Amino acid sequence: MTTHTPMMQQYLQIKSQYEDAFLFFRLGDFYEMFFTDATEASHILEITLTSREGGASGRIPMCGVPYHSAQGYIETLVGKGYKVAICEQTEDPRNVKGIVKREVVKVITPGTITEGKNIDSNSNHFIGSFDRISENLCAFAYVDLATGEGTVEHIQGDESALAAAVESLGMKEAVVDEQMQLMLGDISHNKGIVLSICDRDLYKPHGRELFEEIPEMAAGACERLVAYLQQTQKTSLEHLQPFNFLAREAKLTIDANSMRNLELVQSIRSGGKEGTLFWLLDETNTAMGARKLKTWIRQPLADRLEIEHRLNTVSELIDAYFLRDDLKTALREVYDLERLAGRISMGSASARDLAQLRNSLRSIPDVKQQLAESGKPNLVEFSKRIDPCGDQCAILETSIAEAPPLSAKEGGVIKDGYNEKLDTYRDASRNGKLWLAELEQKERQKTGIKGLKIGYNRIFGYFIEITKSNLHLADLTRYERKQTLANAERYITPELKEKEELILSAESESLDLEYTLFAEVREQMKQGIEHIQQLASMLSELDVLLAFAEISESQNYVKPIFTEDKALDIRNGRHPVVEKMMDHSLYVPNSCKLANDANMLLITGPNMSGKSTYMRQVALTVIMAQIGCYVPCEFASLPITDQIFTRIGAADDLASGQSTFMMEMLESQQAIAHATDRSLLLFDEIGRGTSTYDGMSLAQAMMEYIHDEIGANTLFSTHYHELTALDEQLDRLMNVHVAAMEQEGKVVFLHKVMAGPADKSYGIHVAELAGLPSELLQRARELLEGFENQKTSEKKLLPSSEQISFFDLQSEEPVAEQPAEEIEILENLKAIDLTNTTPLQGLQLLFELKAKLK
Ligand SMILES: Nc1ncnc2c1ncn2[C@@H]1O[C@H](COP(=O)(O)OP(=O)(O)OP(=O)(O)O)[C@@H](O)[C@H]1O
Repeated sequence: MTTHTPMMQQYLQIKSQYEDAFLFFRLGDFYEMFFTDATEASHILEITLTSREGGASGRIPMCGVPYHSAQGYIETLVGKGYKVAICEQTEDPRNVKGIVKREVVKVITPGTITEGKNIDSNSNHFIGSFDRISENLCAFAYVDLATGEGTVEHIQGDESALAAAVESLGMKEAVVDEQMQLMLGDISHNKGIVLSICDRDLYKPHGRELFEEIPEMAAGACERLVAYLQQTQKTSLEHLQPFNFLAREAKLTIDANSMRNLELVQSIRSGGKEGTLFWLLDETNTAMGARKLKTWIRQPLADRLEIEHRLNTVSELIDAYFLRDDLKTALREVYDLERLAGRISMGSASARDLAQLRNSLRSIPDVKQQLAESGKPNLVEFSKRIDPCGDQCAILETSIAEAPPLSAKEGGVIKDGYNEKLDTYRDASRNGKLWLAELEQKERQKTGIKGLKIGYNRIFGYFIEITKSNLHLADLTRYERKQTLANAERYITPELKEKEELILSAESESLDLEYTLFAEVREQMKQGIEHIQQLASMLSELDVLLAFAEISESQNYVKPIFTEDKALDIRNGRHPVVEKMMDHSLYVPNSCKLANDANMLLITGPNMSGKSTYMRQVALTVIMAQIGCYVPCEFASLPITDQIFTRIGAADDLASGQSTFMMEMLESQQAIAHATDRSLLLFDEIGRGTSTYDGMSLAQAMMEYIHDEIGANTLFSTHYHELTALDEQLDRLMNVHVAAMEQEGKVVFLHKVMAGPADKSYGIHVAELAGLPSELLQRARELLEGFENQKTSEKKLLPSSEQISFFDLQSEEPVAEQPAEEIEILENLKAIDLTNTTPLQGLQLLFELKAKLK
């Protein structure tokens, strides 16, 4: 058996508890890694791999990073989906004989990293966890460790529903049990989501009540998640806020696919923000506001009173132009209080953070007062709910310097007059420095050397420096030589030595005391963290409402009203994002009217005419209204929608064939399984991913099902012209089309939605617009003609009784009679007596029959 050196034994013992992480093992000024950690990390981080004597086992692979620049390396590893366990020396090596004690103080994981190059503070970074409740039901909890916000909801469905939930929040890590890890293994692999295992029983009761507001069934996921955070962070998590239970009934539910299809927060093409609803509405002034806006977009309200309350507040803000301007200016002075509360709680807030907290708090009384004096009922009420955290602000005002340095250990953090003892030390040090300046003056006079100076360095302390050319002027017997430089000598005197001790000890005492005082102030802030978080929540809400007012006014949006039934009436509506991205005046507004007895639209029209844009604009209008924003149209009367489901093919997924069709069917399944008559369904070209007949049949069957069984408000677009006849069969279905015109053989898109079905397909014209070669287009026209003829004859041949029903609807034309020559040939064949026919006669007959056919 090999024996390792004692230090390697310590390393191996610690490493055995953190098998799934790179162990950064502190050795002096470095974090070292050993064995496979070292070989892998040297590769990933592109750092040199060396080795170290490890005892009987020989040389051990090793690599390391300086502790002061470790952050960048940690971010790289974590950004690539790894975990890093930070193992520090927990004793001062100077006081220890033998091996110094070491402990892992924190594990940084993809879901718990809160700072650094991969973190955009305008977005939440959630870590999630699952707990199975029953076969098809899971509790899903998620927390943003930086801000402490926690949410839990129930998710119904198989692993793909869970994966979609994780993906829609852009999560990098989810905490599960072993069984779920197996179940979600593939998905996590494909989507780059790290699955970490943690047992919910490891949860240790937390200082703050976290689970009061949530149903018992949901607690498992929360406990598992908090347990994991406790295990990895190993620090106070005072800033974790009580979990908020997301009850389906209280919100407009938009499933993950629809969120993606509608490009609410992420663009399908670029994956970025531009071109999304979030991008359009993000006129916020703070990062907290931007995050809240995203949350609101993900979870629009479904309670009419709540929605109207928000809308009324927006109206009040629209009417108060000057107030709005002042509030925006004030908010721009407010630092990210939520993330700051997180840093205070986890003990990583710097002196500068506390100064920024104070500066932020300074502007709150003014905000509160302005709202109170606005004379607008909702704003006045809002003002009453703002607690400006005056106590915290007062403490910070007296304690923290106006512009402290980043590191609290450098001094200059605490204000004069805050602590008597600190003032005494500071006086001693300041007086000492005055004394030094006087000494310098005196020595210059005595020696007549103008260039004589008193300097300081860390090794030799204070000294008197005289250049070599001036040495002959000084009485060197008074000095003791300390250091020789190329062109100068440095000396000390007993008097200087004595003062140096006084000054340095006062300085070091003062630095120590300052740090203690700073830590005390930080602790005091921690005690009041809930108040800071509440204030942050109020300010971010105000920020979003201001953004709504701003955008509603500048883009000419209108305040929607709501109906109790399903009727929807949007007059001259616009797609707000498409409109913003193009010249406003070119956008063609379109109305949409659904009534209780006419709430399904079948939209036809050429490619590129604007069918998808029209469908999306209706959904976006509904969403905007339910988050409390004005809407892009001239008038809107809307139902309160409970869920939105979409099946909208993205340009990129058309190419991927079969799996795309499966995706299409899965999305349709989601809609059909969960939609109610208060939902909004958008089905764009269902069935496009499979053969024509398959596709058409499915499309029709779905429309019938939605019509008969669900009753949801539905917009359905199709290329299958045959489906337009369905309005005769389905009472609540209406045909509309997006108009286009042919002008000099070219298609002109009017983008105007009109009653009735479209009458022509313009696909080839669109291809022409795209610049395809003219021979190719000519060939396509010929083929189209051929197919159209073929389609007519196929129709004639299919027996109407057995046909899929859209042919029933189309089959008014009589089935054609058999041609006369065929009948004659058949008669001739019947008449032949084969037993009395020679082979030559037979051949002759065949020739004759064939000739008749021609
Ligand atoms: N109302 C409108 N006013 C002005 N331009 C519009 C309007 N609607 C759509 N467009 C423009 O037409 C383009 C095509 O629209 P859209 O993608 O909605 O067409 P489509 O009919 O769904 O096409 P396809 O059938 O090929 O999917 C849009 O990118 C937009 O630039």
